[in-house]
Amino acid sequence: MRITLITVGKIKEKYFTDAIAEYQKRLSRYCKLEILEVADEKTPDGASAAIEEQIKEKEAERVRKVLKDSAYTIALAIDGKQMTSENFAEKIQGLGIRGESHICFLIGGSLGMSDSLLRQADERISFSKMTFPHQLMRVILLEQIYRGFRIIHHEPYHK
Ligand SMILES: C[S@@+](CC[C@H](N)C(=O)[O-])C[C@H]1O[C@@H](n2cnc3c(N)ncnc32)[C@H](O)[C@@H]1O
Repeated sequence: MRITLITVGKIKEKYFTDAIAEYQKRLSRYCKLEILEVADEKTPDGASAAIEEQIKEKEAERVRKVLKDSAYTIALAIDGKQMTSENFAEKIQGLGIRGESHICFLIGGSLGMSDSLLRQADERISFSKMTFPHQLMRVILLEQIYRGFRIIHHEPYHK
């Protein structure tokens, strides 16, 4: 299974970089993981909703440039579908069984993702109704993918 994360914006804090490196190492047993970062746009102070939409669309274009058509695309969105970790593991396993060998997760930047990119994704999943910063979201997603593979392989992992 190949898993790609496409994320808008860089990781700035070392404690996030360390956590990401740890999950990349742990996941190397289970999948071929790649993380592609695209640049975010600076949002001017007091930007209107229309300007913010333009910024999100610009960032979406950068995501599309690296997004492979053949990948099954899952956008992370607050208003997406919520699920348990067991459901998430079943989703990853189910996609593999039906021949989707490449799953691509999208994480938006500080303004979120453009509507057009959200519509383009095969599905949207939510990790709660709360808003997480994109850097932390990357760590949470990697932890849940790792947890998912532990569940799929019936391996113990702290509850
Ligand atoms: C700072 S958030 C963007 C907040 C923006 N106001 C919005 O509504 O999307 C950055 C990115 O993190 C991801 N994200 C943050 N919280 C999330 C959650 N609870 N569930 C799923 N994804 C989330 C989304 O991909 C989002 O585009």
